[in-house]
Amino acid sequence: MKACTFVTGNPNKVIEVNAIVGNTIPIRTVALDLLEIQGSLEEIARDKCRRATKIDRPQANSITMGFFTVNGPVIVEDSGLEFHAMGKLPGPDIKYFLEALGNDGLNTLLAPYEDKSADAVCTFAYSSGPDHEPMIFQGRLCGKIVPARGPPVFGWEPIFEFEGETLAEMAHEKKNKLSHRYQALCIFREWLERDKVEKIHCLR
Ligand SMILES: O=c1[nH]c(=O)c2ncn([C@@H]3O[C@H](COP(=O)(O)OP(=O)(O)OP(=O)(O)O)[C@@H](O)[C@H]3O)c2[nH]1
Ligand SMILES: [Mg+2]
Repeated sequence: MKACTFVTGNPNKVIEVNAIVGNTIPIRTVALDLLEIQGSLEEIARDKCRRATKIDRPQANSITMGFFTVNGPVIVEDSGLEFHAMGKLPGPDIKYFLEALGNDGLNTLLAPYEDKSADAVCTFAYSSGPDHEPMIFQGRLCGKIVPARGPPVFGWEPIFEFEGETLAEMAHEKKNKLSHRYQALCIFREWLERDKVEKIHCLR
């Protein structure tokens, strides 16, 4: 059975996707940090997905220093963090805000505002091949931004609190049953299963 190829440069996403889907969706991963356009999460994910389906010949991969090809079904993902007080910014640009400011700086950004609520948004785009327009599957977790607590392993997890715990403090098993990524993957899995004959065909 031919697996769906998940193209991402982020090993933490790979760990979570594998933990969430287990063996319910056959997925192989290719470690590649695809260039991203400016736009909404959906536009970025769709564009990455279109380009990922066209990786159809061996390519040098700067992350693994290996070679790979992508044939057939592909998924990519774009994640954002939306601060309600700031009109949903930084949104898809959270990666660059995090790199520039760190988790403390993100807290400082929100310091003038009383409203610390934020949405973690995960947007998967799936295409069954180069001639197929990507489909979007999105999950959203509403929490609030707090001073960092917990191990700083994955991005902004130490400052995103959900029901009293930051995602960094939360057990992985718990996060993977409620997160924005979990919700998006549930919708993707439901969609795949809705018309198994047609869609599983894409995964062979
Ligand atoms: O604490 C976190 N918990 C999460 O669940 C999570 N998901 C994504 N991120 C971070 O938010 C930015 C998204 O940017 P992003 O979607 O472009 O990802 P990326 O560039 O790292 O990988 P990819 O685009 O190659 O897939 C990057 O800084 C990611 O590290 C997370 N941080
Ligand atoms: Mg990226």
